[in-house]
Amino acid sequence: MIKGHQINYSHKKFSILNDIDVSVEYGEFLAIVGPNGAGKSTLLSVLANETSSKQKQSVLFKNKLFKDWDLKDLAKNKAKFSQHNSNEIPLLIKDVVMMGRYPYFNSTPRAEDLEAAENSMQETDILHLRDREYNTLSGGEKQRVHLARALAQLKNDVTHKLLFLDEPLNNLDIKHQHKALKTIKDFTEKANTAIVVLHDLNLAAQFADNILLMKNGKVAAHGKPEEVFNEKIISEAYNFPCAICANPITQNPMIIFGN
Ligand SMILES: Nc1ncnc2c1ncn2[C@@H]1O[C@H](COP(=O)(O)OP(=O)(O)OP(=O)(O)O)[C@@H](O)[C@H]1O
Repeated sequence: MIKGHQINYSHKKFSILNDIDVSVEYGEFLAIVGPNGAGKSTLLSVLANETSSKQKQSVLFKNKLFKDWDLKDLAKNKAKFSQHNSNEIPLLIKDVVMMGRYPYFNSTPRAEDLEAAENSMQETDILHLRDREYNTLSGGEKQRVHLARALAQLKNDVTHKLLFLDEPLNNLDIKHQHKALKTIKDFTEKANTAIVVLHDLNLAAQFADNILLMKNGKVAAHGKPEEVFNEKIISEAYNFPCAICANPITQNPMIIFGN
């Protein structure tokens, strides 16, 4: 679905990403994890083709370079949820979510746009907030609005869609963290792909098919959760001690830090 070969990215003379190879398949949920400053958000932006034009990389999305895509068509195939969203948007929630449908209509939303926005608000549990002003929401509620906007953008008949999410769980309470990850998992189970930057390794182990662990702008490990989440790899990557056991309920790796 998406392939990047030997991705390098720098800011001025500071090298941020070094020789990264990534290949993500249809139906895959890939979690990108790693310590602060490892390059996770930068890699996501490079893969999503959202970096400065001078350093565009040869990333293939559905076997085609981004520059060869029609922009409207691309917007129906991939969406990105960013870590930094505006705190102040003078609009109602339903109008912010409707922004995700801009690639689909000219001046007035059609019935299917209203339905897509409504379904996304339902999935993110913000339907009851639809007529509130965005600026009055709490941090976690705002986060869910932007998640709904990204989900609304990809409600269409296209097969094999790609969703990028940069730390979508920030500010979310436990229930909404799980609900968001379940929604993303359901999305990938319909042959779509999600590439998600996560800090919570246990949630990554529970939901992701594969883990890409980054450190200092490089790939430190890549594989299934049970391959990447071992004590040596994780304690070295985070420079912090940890123990790993099997989650007694799911049997996924369970990482306990600080012992
Ligand atoms: N525009 C920029 N100018 C200078 N340095 C930058 C710029 N963008 C990113 N960096 C640096 O590149 C490194 C990687 O940043 P990035 O945001 O990709 O890390 P991250 O792994 O997502 O971190 P975090 O977990 O803290 O969000 C960091 O050291 C950051 O300071």
